[in-house]
Amino acid sequence: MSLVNEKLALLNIDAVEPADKLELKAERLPYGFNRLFLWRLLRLVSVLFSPRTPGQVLYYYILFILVSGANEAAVYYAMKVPSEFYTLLLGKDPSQLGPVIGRAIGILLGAIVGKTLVTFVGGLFEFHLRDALTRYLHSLFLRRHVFYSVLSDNDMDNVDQRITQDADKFANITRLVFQAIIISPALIIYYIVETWKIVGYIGPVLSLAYFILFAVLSRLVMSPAVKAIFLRERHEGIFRFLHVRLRTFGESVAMLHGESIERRSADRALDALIHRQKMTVYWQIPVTFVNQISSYFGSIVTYLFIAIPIFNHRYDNLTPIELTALISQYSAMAMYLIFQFTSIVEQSTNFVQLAGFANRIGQLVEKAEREAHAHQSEHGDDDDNDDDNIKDVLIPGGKRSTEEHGSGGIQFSDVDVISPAGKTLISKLNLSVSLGENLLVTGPNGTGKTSFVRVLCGLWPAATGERTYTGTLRNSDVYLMPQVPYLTSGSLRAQIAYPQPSSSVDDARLATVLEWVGLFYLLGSVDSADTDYGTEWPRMLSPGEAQKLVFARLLHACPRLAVLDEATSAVDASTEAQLYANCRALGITLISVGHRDSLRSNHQVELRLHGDGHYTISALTQ
Ligand SMILES: Nc1ncnc2c1ncn2[C@@H]1O[C@H](COP(=O)(O)OP(=O)(O)OP(=O)(O)O)[C@@H](O)[C@H]1O
Repeated sequence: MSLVNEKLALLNIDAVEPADKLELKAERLPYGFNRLFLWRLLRLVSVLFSPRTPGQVLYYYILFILVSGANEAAVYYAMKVPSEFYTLLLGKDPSQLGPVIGRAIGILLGAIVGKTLVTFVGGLFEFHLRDALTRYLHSLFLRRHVFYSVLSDNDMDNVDQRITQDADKFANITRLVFQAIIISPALIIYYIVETWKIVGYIGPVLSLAYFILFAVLSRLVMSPAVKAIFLRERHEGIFRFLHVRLRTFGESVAMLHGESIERRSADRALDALIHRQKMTVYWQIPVTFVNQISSYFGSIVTYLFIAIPIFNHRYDNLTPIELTALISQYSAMAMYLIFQFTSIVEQSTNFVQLAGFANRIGQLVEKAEREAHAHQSEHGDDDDNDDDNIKDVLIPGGKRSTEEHGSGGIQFSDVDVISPAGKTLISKLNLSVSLGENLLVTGPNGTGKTSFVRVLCGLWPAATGERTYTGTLRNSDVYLMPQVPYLTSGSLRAQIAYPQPSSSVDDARLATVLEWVGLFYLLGSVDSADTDYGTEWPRMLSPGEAQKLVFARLLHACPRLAVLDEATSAVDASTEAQLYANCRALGITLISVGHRDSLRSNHQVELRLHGDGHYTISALTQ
């Protein structure tokens, strides 16, 4: 079972909760255009725009405002150019042609440069925003005690998509919104003052009321659209994963002739995605409708606003010519004011998208922070310093004598191992693993061997009881080798050095550990030990070779205690014997999970799991 689960976890496909149940849960999530969204947006903005955030988003934002302001001024003068030609032609004075053309060229060039700069600085702003946001998410997510818990959370779909695609779209839409309304607040204040001067408070107050009315209407119609976007992105992630899985398991699917059934499930996932996409299109209808009412009616309501004081005889003392001038002056100003307001309302389509992405990213941020706090309040900071821990594990070239095992080990006292689905796998486990004494964990499939390893290394909490390190052994002395060999992206040297940088393994060390596991020939098959093969490694090696390569990594790390979860299941018997002999020679104490009889001679104690919580512990005769 554990292999399946590892793979499911890898693919982010839930092993326990049925998909329909998850879908229902997602439907009920409160992800609309609401306080939660505003809170999440505010948090993201306060982190990203902080002057302490690397990437200096704030400075690019300020530059963006300045360039947009200058561009707005250039546009203002560019709009006046036609009227200058109009005056020139009416004046019939050819001597003015040259100066007018010269001025026009200067102004228009200014406007062109302004617009180009706005686009350029906007691009820089977007790029820095994405950079800062993604790094922030990396710093929250790729942490010990957070990473695995977040990935294992059933409510947290497609974490990878949130960090890659959603963060990118968030940055892009923020830029679009800013570009459209970045200096609107300043212009709004300016035109409020101007209209106030002409018709008193009534003009700006009514314009403001008009804006508020449409802002409220927009908010009402936006909420369902935000949720639709949230759900669409979720299905987008599921659909993409399905294709990633096909790529990963392409060979297995082809060998099993699974193309048609895969096509059916891919089509089903596409159906669900298209349905969600359709819903987002439908929900855009009221949003766009409200937008359009706001823009079209905006142009005529200005006349209605000025009608109020006129009909109330406030301007009865003005001559018709003065009144015409006042109406034309006011309507130009008021129209521009309403235009500024409506351009904010018009951004509602973008706001909808922004809210969808902010909710998805915010949910991830909250989950990661919750996990970090939960761990910290439970354990303090004791074993959190990852780098220190890793350094402790690595003793390159080290060979430990029996005395150097030191005293200590791992003690399980009344530990219950219970699966997330609530199944008791091991009940009241009392076991002491001492350094220098190898333990073999056996039992039929699904009885909880890998689950025992998870509790041992702290990925799962012990439901009851306590797992403690005794003597001089510490958490950082324990090295885990999972059932599925993890081949990192990069060079051959990077494979051995992982999770340390490649530079920590010199050529001699690399050759030695490869020799130990019988993979010396790999040095001849790669261009060089430092050639970056990206993520091609699983394709370049057979499963047995992959297991040997990660074993070489273990031998290089040379920990005091290693836990091997069926780590030699794909290698032949004589290689397995050689790998265990290497561990013995280096003084590495082993806890192995395995089914093969040949393993017994390498261990002194056996923990046998029988299922339903039962177990036996016995000494192994050599
Ligand atoms: N994430 C999980 N959520 C729910 N149940 C789980 C989870 N992981 C494991 N289980 C259940 O716990 C039980 C034990 O799984 P585990 O992987 O520990 O078995 P195992 O003994 O290692 O099996 P195998 O010999 O096949 O590797 C299985 O019934 C499995 O369904």
